[in-house]
Amino acid sequence: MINTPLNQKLRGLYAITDPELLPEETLVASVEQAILGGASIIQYRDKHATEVELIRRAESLASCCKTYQTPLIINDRIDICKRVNADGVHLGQEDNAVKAAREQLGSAAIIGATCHNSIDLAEQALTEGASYVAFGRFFNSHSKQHAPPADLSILKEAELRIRLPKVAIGGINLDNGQSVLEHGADMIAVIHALFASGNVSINDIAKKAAAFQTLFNH
Ligand SMILES: Cc1ncc(COP(=O)(O)OP(=O)(O)O)c(N)n1
Ligand SMILES: Cc1ncsc1CCOP(=O)(O)O
Ligand SMILES: [Mg+2]
Repeated sequence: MINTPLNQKLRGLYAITDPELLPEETLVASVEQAILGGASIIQYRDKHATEVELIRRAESLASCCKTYQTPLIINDRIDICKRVNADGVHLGQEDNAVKAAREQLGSAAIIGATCHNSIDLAEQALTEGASYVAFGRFFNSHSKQHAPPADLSILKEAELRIRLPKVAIGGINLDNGQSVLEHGADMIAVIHALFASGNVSINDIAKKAAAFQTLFNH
């Protein structure tokens, strides 16, 4: 396993941002609430921003996350990770992406890899130097409706075969989160159920994050 000092943080609620739910005006304050509620790790994921917006938003998040000593992961972009001195990247299934990221970011970086429903992909990610493997989507997802589906049993199989922390993603909420943990997930990655606009006040994000984090105490 990659020996990063942040390894002990690779457990708990993994909060992922979404530009539609969190426009730039509310982005940092919302993420701060997620952290105050207990989120263990943050991912900046933004598929629509311009280059200038990406850098500005990632820089603001990096500063916030540094204040709370909470790791910040940048989705898809090794270059932005380096530029804002974030803690790592999350990468999809591009050829040798994890290997390239490890070479460029060094041994202390947190590098996550999407493995859908596949132990083979997880084994490959491990070989290439990933810090964690992500499986899903396990349930219907508002945020990525056509992500390939996965079965919760993959988490138990991964527990036996892959010596890396396991992230579960896709439609996870406060009702199904416990079952995901019972199947062996170390982290649950959430967008909609944490940041969607059922939040009457911004403090609601902290309350929801705390409720997710409580699932890990059982
Ligand atoms: C923690 C986590 N798991 C999975 C994903 C999905 O990554 P990817 O397959 O590259 O898809 P996009 O997020 O880029 O649409 C993730 N971002 N984070
Ligand atoms: C990025 C991603 N990859 C698989 S599902 C998903 C979206 C997760 O968001 P939500 O928690 O809203 O389902
Ligand atoms: Mg991606």
